[in-house]
Amino acid sequence: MSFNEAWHALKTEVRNGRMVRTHSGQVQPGDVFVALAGTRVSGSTYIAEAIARNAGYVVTGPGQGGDSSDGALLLEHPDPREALGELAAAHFGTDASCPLLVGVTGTNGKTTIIHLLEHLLRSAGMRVGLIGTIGATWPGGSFTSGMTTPDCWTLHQILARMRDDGVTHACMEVSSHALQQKRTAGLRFEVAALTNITQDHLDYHQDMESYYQAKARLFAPNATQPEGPKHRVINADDPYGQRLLNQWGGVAYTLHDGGRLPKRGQDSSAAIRILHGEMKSCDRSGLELRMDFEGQSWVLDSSLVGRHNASNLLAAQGVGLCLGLESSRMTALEDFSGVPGRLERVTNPLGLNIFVDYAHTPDALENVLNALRELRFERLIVVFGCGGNRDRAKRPLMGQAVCRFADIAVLTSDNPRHEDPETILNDVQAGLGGGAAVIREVDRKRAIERALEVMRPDDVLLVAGKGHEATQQIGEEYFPFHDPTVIRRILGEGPGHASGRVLQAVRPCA
Ligand SMILES: CC(=O)N[C@H]1[C@@H](OP(=O)(O)OP(=O)(O)OC[C@H]2O[C@@H](n3ccc(=O)[nH]c3=O)[C@H](O)[C@@H]2O)O[C@H](CO)[C@@H](O)[C@@H]1O[C@H](C)C(=O)N[C@@H](C)C(=O)N[C@H](CCC(=O)O)C(=O)O
Ligand SMILES: Nc1ncnc2c1ncn2[C@@H]1O[C@H](COP(=O)(O)OP(=O)(O)OP(=O)(O)O)[C@@H](O)[C@H]1O
Ligand SMILES: N[C@H](CCC[C@H](N)C(=O)O)C(=O)O
Ligand SMILES: [Mg+2]
Repeated sequence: MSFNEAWHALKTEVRNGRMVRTHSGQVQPGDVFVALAGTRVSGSTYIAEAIARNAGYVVTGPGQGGDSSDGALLLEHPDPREALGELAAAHFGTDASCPLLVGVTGTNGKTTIIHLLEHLLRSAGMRVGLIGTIGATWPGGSFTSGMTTPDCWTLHQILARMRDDGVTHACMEVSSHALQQKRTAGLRFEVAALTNITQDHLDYHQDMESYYQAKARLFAPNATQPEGPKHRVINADDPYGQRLLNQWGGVAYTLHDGGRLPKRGQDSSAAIRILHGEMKSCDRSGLELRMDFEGQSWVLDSSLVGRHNASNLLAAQGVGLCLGLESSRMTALEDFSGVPGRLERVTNPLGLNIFVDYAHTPDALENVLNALRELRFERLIVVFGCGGNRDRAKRPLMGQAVCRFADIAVLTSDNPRHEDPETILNDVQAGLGGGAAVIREVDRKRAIERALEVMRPDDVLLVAGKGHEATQQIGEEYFPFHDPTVIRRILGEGPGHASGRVLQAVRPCA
């Protein structure tokens, strides 16, 4: 039998219900084991174990099968990750029928944009599903994987459940890890969108160019979609976005004068269609945005604040336009009240100005701090830290961002994971310098208490980094920790607001 015949026969079996596993330990008799090259080990190391567990088939990369295929039919596929995508699509029928897919990638703003899209598309009568950092949800179901973009098999499984529940449009975050690992193999995107690319995840991607190349995969033709995504919506205010526009064209959204953008990409004949947004105003009640697109103009009043959210609103509208929405539909976004943990206001009986936000990159911190600065409170107090076992290089840059904009920086733990918390704080502190006073307190609850103790009525407090998260990971343990709940509890149970209390242990940056 030729490879093509064997592959076709295997796909038919998987379409008829045969199970596929990527972890040898989960293999049941008769299952297909797909051996993937990982970051720590190569799945091909476990072929013998899968066979010992009576796998029916093994799919691996070229030259990786060895002679260990006794009892199992071994197929050497040119790309096992693409193979997994094809098998998942066959098993769940997502190759034949799947909700229309919108994929959003970028360093910051993905979660915000898919929630904006859910609101916008639902108001236009579509049944919308979401897959992202806060989980997968759709009318009739939900799924928690703990990942922003679940693994390939799970992704197809979720989309099949959405389809069976009548979902017409699925909006998903596509992380750079997912693109590098081809978790979206076997899926076809109606729209691909880019928010921005700034420093994060260099522990995994090594450098910014590799990080960009991973994100760029969402916009390029691939084995499943040789023509590439049908529409591309790209932030033209981002230098990496401009590279993508030059290559592929698409809807270029911008908060600057769109007139400077070319009408066609330099490297291709693809047209660039400009969606221009102008921030008319932004204050504590929200922002006013005026849009221009191909001769039409419209205005939006949103309760969101900050230039970054103006950009997110533009991205969502760009996707909406690609999906055929009239510009008159966009005012539906005026009712959108925000995403949990993204500049979420923590209401409290004392009337203090407190926000929780998910900023965990230098650029996100700059954007959110700038947004709060523009709201003209008296002093800006920031509680923040950095996650452990993630990009170390971003830590001093996050310290720098906070020192540039904040009056008081309360440096604390985020999710230390398996690192020594004090070492992480040292890495961040190396970047602190400039105007802000610094409090260092490794215990996050205690750090929030310290911030509340020094806060005065006209100040604003930002608790950054964990947003919607409900736990704090220290070592192997996950402790319940939800910033808004912790803040409310402190204000409800503790000494509460110590207005005007003298700053203790606060020292200026060196
Ligand atoms: C760095 C990374 O993304 N790792 C993901 C990857 O694991 P890996 O490459 O390390 O796998 P590995 O341990 O080397 O194993 C390779 C292969 O051998 C198999 N194996 C392994 C051991 C064994 O006994 N038998 C066996 O068959 C494994 O099942 C695997 O298929 O594939 C695993 C299975 O899908 C994921 O669970 C895992 O995510 C880890 C847990 C993770 O923390 N990922 C984070 C960084 C992540 O992906 N985050 C992004 C969001 C980032 C953002 O904010 O933008 C996300 O999309 O969630
Ligand atoms: N367009 C944007 N540009 C820069 N920063 C942004 C933007 N939108 C949101 N942010 C900041 O980034 C934080 C995370 O936002 P959001 O959760 O929407 O991003 P994300 O891309 O989904 O992040 P993650 O990679 O963790 O899933 C926000 O809390 C805010 O501080
Ligand atoms: N999706 C992000 C989440 C970071 C959240 C932050 N609280 C941290 O733990 O670093 C990541 O995997 O980098
Ligand atoms: Mg997200």
